Amino acid sequence: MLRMIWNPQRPGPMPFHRYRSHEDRVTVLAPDRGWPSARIESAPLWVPVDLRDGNQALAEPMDTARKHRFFELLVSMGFKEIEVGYPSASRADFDFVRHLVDRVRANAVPDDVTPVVFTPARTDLIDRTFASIDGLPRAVVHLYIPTSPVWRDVVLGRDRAAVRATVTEAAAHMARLADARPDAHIRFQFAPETFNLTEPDFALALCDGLTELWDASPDRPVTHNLPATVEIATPNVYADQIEYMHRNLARRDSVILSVHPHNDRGTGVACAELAVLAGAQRVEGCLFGNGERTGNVDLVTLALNLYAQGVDPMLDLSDIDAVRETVEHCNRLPVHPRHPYAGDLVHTAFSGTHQDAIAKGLAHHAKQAADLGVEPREAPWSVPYLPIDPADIGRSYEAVIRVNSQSGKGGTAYLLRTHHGLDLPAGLRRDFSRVVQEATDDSGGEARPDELYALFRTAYLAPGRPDFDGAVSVLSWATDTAADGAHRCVCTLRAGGRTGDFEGYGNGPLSAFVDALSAAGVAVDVLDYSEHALTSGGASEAVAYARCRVGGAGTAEGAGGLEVWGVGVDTSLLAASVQAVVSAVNRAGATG
Ligand SMILES: CC(=O)SCCNC(=O)CCNC(=O)[C@H](O)C(C)(C)COP(=O)(O)OP(=O)(O)OC[C@H]1O[C@@H](n2cnc3c(N)ncnc32)[C@H](O)[C@@H]1OP(=O)(O)O
Ligand SMILES: CC(C)C(=O)C(=O)O
Ligand SMILES: [Mg+2]
Repeated sequence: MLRMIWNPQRPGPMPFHRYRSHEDRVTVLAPDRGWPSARIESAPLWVPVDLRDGNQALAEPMDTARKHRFFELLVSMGFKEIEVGYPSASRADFDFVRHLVDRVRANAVPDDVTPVVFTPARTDLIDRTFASIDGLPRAVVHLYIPTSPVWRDVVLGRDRAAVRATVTEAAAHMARLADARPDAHIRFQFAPETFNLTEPDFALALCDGLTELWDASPDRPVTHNLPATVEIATPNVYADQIEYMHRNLARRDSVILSVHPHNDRGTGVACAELAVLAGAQRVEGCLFGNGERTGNVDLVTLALNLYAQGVDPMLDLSDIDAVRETVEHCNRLPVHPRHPYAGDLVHTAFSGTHQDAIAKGLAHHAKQAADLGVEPREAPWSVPYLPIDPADIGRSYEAVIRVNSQSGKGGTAYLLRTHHGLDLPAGLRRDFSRVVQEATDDSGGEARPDELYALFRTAYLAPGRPDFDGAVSVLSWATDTAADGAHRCVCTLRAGGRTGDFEGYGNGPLSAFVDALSAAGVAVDVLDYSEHALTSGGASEAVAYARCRVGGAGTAEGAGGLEVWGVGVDTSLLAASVQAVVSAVNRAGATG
């Protein structure tokens, strides 16, 4: 490790000496590892264990109604192997498996979906497990026993030979019970619980022993499920452990190598991904990462991580909020707002430069789609800060940008455009951004699109209205064209406390109005002007934006005035432009 001479940190007060590194706890055999240069090109078999491992982590386990709803969701998403319970643990779990048997008999479960049931290595509990699946035409029975030194010594009180004997006896019992049901297609699965803390030779010997005992074949493969029951090391260590098994398991073509990562170090997803690189073919986990302690690995994140790499996850996550709603209902646990892909806030940017990049990215995406002649939903995705298109998982763009005091002009302009059809010119974006900044600094909170529009209306639209109590009010006006093509404007104005009729001429109606203002003693120079139809709100309205120099206009240097933006909205474009100029005048507070 590099000596960090720049690091000013000092020894901390916590008793870290009580803990041991993983190197001191488990041997890892990894000569010539291949996983670092492997690629994931297809989805592994995903096996949700929400109804077993997820369920055993709930204060209130799911009842049959909740399990039923969860199971239906998993089937609809495309899962083909689903762990449905620990039938010997409780009546609720046993009853749900019986409920499932009835559903299968009623042809309400697709033929290609296989339930998995979980059992410890105890013959009485194995009997109960088999009783639960009586009548199922296909099932996987999943046997587990802890295998690592601490669990052997402290929990089971058995040495390696005794653990092996217990497993062998349990597995043989399972084989006998399965043989007694020739009509059912029953496969076997084995999990050396705490595999990641187990000596590699012992884990391998146990798995190979069961492959042999169950006489696994390519037609009837055995699943060896290698859990990181409690995470203890960086994900590369788990990858090494999995690759060792992948390379050394006997009858490899008759073994489905499965992994079951938990998330104690917060690296469950990384462990699963590296394990797949290392040879795992099957991944067990839970939706949104429910499960004991910090949870099982999150299958939704894993699947969408693949999706974001252009690999079909072979699951339907196109309505992620519906999936989340069901899972939250069944687990009675909320999904965090920052949860990858699915949280409420994960597609939202509050910060200015991110908003700017996203707004530009979305515009670029729309243009690219148009150039390619495809729907935006079909065009390649490369919008900054958004790893996937929120629309792909059923999200709208509504929440992509939200404004607070850390936002900038890009985000504000984006919201005014998408929600109110106002496409502000660049200079006005900067100008309005200052208004918004002041308001959000004062409130300390968020400004929603309607609140932004209210700020905009107060700042720019109201000062141009006839009823505005400002420096200038336009009581009436009309324009016409003279024979020589010049435009004339006749208006009644109240300016500087006096009301009078004024006339002005120009090469267009707006310049004629500006001339009439000048006749009333209000000096205005229109420096920038643009207009567009409003694309939302009043369908036939138009908006006019005017950057004006108010006061001091018309001097040789054009100096001395104030540069101010004004905006007008009206069904008549000319009326909108008149309002924009009056707005600028009133915002400047000038009367000559
Ligand atoms: C990592 C995992 O997720 S493993 C799954 C954990 N899930 C659960 O435990 C939920 C369901 N469990 C239960 O309902 C109960 O624990 C039961 C029904 C399985 C057993 O209940 P009990 O007989 O009351 O045993 P209890 O739970 O107190 O203790 C577990 C006993 O099983 C032993 N044991 C633990 N795991 C296994 C196993 N896989 N196979 C065989 N025995 C085991 C323990 O050593 C302990 O034995 P002891 O009583 O001789 O000390
Ligand atoms: C697969 C089983 C034994 C399990 O849930 C675990 O080890 O975490
Ligand atoms: Mg587990």
